[in-house]
Amino acid sequence: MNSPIAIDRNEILKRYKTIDKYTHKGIQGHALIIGGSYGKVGAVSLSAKAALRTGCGLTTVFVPQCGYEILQISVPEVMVVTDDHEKYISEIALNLDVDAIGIGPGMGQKMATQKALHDFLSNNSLPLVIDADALNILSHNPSWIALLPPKTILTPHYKELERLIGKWHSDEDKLGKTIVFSLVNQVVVVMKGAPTYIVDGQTIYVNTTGNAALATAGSGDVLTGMITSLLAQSYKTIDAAILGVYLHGLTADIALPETGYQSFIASDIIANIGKAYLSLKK
Ligand SMILES: NC(=O)C1=CN([C@@H]2O[C@H](COP(=O)(O)OP(=O)(O)OC[C@H]3O[C@@H](n4cnc5c(N)ncnc54)[C@H](OP(=O)(O)O)[C@@H]3O)[C@@H](O)[C@H]2O)[C@@H](O)CC1
Ligand SMILES: Nc1ncnc2c1ncn2[C@@H]1O[C@H](COP(=O)(O)OP(=O)(O)O)[C@@H](O)[C@H]1O
Ligand SMILES: [Mg+2]
Repeated sequence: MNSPIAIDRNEILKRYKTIDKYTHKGIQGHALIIGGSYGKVGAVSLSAKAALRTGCGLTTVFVPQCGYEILQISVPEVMVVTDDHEKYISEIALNLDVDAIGIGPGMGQKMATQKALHDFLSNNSLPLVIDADALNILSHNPSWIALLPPKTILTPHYKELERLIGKWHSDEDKLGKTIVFSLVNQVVVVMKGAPTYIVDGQTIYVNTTGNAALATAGSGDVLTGMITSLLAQSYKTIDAAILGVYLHGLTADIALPETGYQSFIASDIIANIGKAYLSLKK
């Protein structure tokens, strides 16, 4: 097993792209976030706000009808498309020109939602980030993993990872099983935790930013929006995963002196993305 490559400032500066003076929102990329269900629309709101703050030009969300007003009011910059169903996603029908899609936050695992995910994956070839309930649905239906486009990014926390790859008996075993999973399925796995590892086949990266303030509801939903935004901005898959994870952690390092560990919430990640980007220029 290769030893992990540290994701530090040097690795980031090799990958980070500055913004062209003459760019416009059409060039900056269009991210789509699919998710939400009754009581968990906030996950999509966080993801979508994070996508915008990470720099894509346009963001659309696809949510059940109960998410319509919530999203229009909580994130007016976002465009909203709704499912036919009131409380959960039942059919992902969209005709949109987007550059990358993040799917899963707050989505739930109703049978109709599972079928909707299957049909969506059967027809999709755009770059994808799979998180939360979309991961759990894949764990229930492992044959559907073959429907993912090569280089799809999966962002499981350890419980979600265990559902995907089964139990491990040591940290080395966990990494070994994840490498095999990444190779067999041609996917990039962001193993969220403290620290977060990114597994791209035999190549393993370990993040150097972040702290325990991130142990708060919605911080993974924010990460999904950030990585989807970077993919929409035409970052290569592995660069989007690396830069997203690094910036996400950096927000917590920047905010910590003001918030302390306890009062930091997922919205503070979003509020500090700007400072995280600016710190790359110093
Ligand atoms: N505002 C909203 O709308 C929000 C909506 N959300 C949405 O809710 C849905 C369910 O997502 P979820 O992750 O809470 O549930 P689930 O996968 O069962 O994991 C729970 C169990 O897994 C473990 N565990 C968790 N994290 C771990 C870690 N880092 N490292 C290790 N273990 C970890 C832990 O298990 P334990 O350690 O207690 O055995 C815990 O009990 C999903 O759609 C999500 O997007 C949330 O994002 C919150 C904000
Ligand atoms: N103690 C910690 N140190 C560093 N990062 C952490 C810690 N706890 C959680 N995180 C990060 O916070 C995020 C949590 O994601 P997740 O569990 O999916 O949250 P949610 O589903 O509530 O949005 C991951 O990026 C994880 O790496
Ligand atoms: Mg999560």
